Amino acid sequence: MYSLTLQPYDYPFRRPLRTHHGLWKRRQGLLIKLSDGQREGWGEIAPLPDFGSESLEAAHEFCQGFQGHLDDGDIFSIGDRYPACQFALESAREALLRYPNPPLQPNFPYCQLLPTGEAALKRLQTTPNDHWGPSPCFKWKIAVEGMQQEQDWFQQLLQDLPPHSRLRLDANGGLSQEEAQAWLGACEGQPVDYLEQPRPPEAWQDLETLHHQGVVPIALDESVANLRDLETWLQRGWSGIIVIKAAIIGSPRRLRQLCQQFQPDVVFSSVFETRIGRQAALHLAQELQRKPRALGFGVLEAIGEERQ
Ligand SMILES: O=C(O)CCC(=O)C1=CC=C[C@@H](O)[C@@H]1C(=O)O
Ligand SMILES: [Mg+2]
Repeated sequence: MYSLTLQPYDYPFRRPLRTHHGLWKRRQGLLIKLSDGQREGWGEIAPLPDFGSESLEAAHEFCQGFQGHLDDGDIFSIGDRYPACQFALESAREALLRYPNPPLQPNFPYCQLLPTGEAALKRLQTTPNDHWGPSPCFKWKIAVEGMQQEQDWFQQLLQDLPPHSRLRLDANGGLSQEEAQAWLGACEGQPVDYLEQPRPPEAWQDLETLHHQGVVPIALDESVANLRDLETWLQRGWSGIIVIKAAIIGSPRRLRQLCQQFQPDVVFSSVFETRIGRQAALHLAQELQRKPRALGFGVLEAIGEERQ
């Protein structure tokens, strides 16, 4: 039996995130602590309803239902309606079992999330190349401004990238099929690792068509933001990349089972959680991300140093 402590948080981003989903200014979440009297383990509930997770309010009410005490049976029977709670409580239990749980260093470098739009150009132009390390990876959001404008900025971005850089483009499902085809054309022969979620989840045949063109790999993100949808895509034989937002996908135990069964090409990605949630995600990335792709946790500029 564990005691359960809940600690809500709510803080503004140092740099609000503008994506096709809109403008995201604050991260609100819930830190949770399990204790068995000798050991303790922390976890984090960092919901992302835009990606289909439960709301923070629903998660908080669910956790209050335990009335401060729960056991392993409670943790492993949390329903799929609460994926962020499944992640947080299983992670806290694993952290308790690893007590004193020293900080884990990431096994791969971080991919740096650039500001959206033209601000990315200014960020690169005003930063010395060596600031980013020897072979940097950058992520840039698209499908926010008009496509022609973004493709003009894209051409300039390619010029401004430091040598040996790699780039990821993320449309958050905001492109038409024609626009996605045009973006593939613009990426051909360029140092682009993948085009992330060019079409919305319901346009799954378009996503398969785009990937099978073989111009640039397609990465699924919103399409696989819960374990049920992840399993559907894996059973379909998806050969592209899978972005894993560990903090909202659901039970780490079941995620491990799926990854061990299908061996997908995964890239772990942040949901702008705090250090506690990030540590739990990095433990899973160390176990399950086989390819040495940069980790999608280069969001610390946007979050702000005090939260790292
Ligand atoms: O994946 C990364 O490299 C950084 C995290 C990131 O891009 C995102 C985090 C949370 C919400 C999204 O707007 C966005 C994404 O779509 O991947
Ligand atoms: Mg994404």
